[in-house]
Amino acid sequence: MQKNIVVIEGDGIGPEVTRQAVKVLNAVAEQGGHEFNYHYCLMGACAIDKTGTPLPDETIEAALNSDAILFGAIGHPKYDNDPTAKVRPEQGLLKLRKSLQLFANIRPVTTYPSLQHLSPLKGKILEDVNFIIFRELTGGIYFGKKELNAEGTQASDECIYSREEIERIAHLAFKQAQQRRKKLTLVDKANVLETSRLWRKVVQDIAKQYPDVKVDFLFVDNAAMQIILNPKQFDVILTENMFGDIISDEASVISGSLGLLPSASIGKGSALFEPIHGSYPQATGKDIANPLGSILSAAMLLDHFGLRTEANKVREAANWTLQNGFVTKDIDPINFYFTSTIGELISDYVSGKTPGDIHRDNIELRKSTII
Ligand SMILES: NC(=O)C1=CN([C@@H]2O[C@H](COP(=O)(O)OP(=O)(O)OC[C@H]3O[C@@H](n4cnc5c(N)ncnc54)[C@H](O)[C@@H]3O)[C@@H](O)[C@H]2O)C=CC1
Ligand SMILES: CC(C)CC(=O)C(=O)O
Ligand SMILES: [Mg+2]
Repeated sequence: MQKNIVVIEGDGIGPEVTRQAVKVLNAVAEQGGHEFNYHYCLMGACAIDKTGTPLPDETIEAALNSDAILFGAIGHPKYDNDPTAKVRPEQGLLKLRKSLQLFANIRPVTTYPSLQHLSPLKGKILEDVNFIIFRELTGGIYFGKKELNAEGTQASDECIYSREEIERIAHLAFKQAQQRRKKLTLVDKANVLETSRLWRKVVQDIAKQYPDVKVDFLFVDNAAMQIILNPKQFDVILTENMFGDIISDEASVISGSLGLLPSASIGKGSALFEPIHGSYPQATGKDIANPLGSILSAAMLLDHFGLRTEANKVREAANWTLQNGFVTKDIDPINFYFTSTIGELISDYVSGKTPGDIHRDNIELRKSTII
């Protein structure tokens, strides 16, 4: 198989985690005789520095013509700490999502037996958690009209949703639920927001076409608690853009780290794959960020290419590192391994080097206890 992949490393830890995902994709390609061609493009603060814009036209063009996009993260403190900045890295990401019509962001959440000690409830009830968040990605408050009055004393962000925007992601979520445990939970704030009441109405209408799927409705404030307290109740969560953004970061806590969660953004054209975390500026260049969110996003990219066995091999390798204590600093702040070491271990595993072939002594040399 020959595929053209646009790689957008972005800012902060984006480059270092994305490089691990590319290592793993290279191992998959080598094993299977595939040819993955990478085209590196700019977006975010690094793009502003080099071109004056967070999303150069060349990046949009390359992304539109690619088979898939692998993305790291964008964002830099110099913009986060300047609320008056007119040009911002995040504008690039939002524009890319809109340009590619990536209306559905799919964020699977799982727990790992070896990381139970990190879970907030530290108990049996967090075993076997496995749900998927379908977050609407190109509408809602992030894309509404933004205004600041002349005096700088009043601001507004408009939140708009159309029936069509809700329907297209709802159908995807219902279809996914049919292939899983047949339960869909709409997370909204329909007791207060008109947009949420439209979401409820549309989902109730669409539910008639999926009679085998049980539908639940949950207010987002309650959902935020339930995700921690009783996450096993969820199968597919469907929600709007901002609520999905927030509850998915929250859900990462029950997995063990924000660095673990991958995502796929799909729509009408090329699909994009990215970890759910941001550019984690404090860790930039230290080789300590968890690359699993990025590597597992690459696994979702392989699924998208129809390479399901290979994708599962990558997931098996990621599980193997966690089970054997090959973890980054977010998981074990004392005995941890570097980002690049985890990437090597996983690509070695995918290349057919069984755990027995990997000499722990060599790995120990690359371990750090001093950062
Ligand atoms: N998709 C994207 O590109 C996103 C970009 N951002 C941007 O990222 C910048 C930083 O935002 P924050 O709110 O600090 O969010 P963040 O996701 O970058 O980091 C929040 C915290 O999560 C942990 N974390 C995140 N990724 C990790 C990883 N791979 N390994 C280990 N720990 C990890 C760290 O404790 C970190 O302090 C901002 O400029 C923000 O706008 C934020 C979210 C998503
Ligand atoms: C620019 C933000 C909306 C990025 C983010 O937090 C996300 O997509 O999860
Ligand atoms: Mg987010």
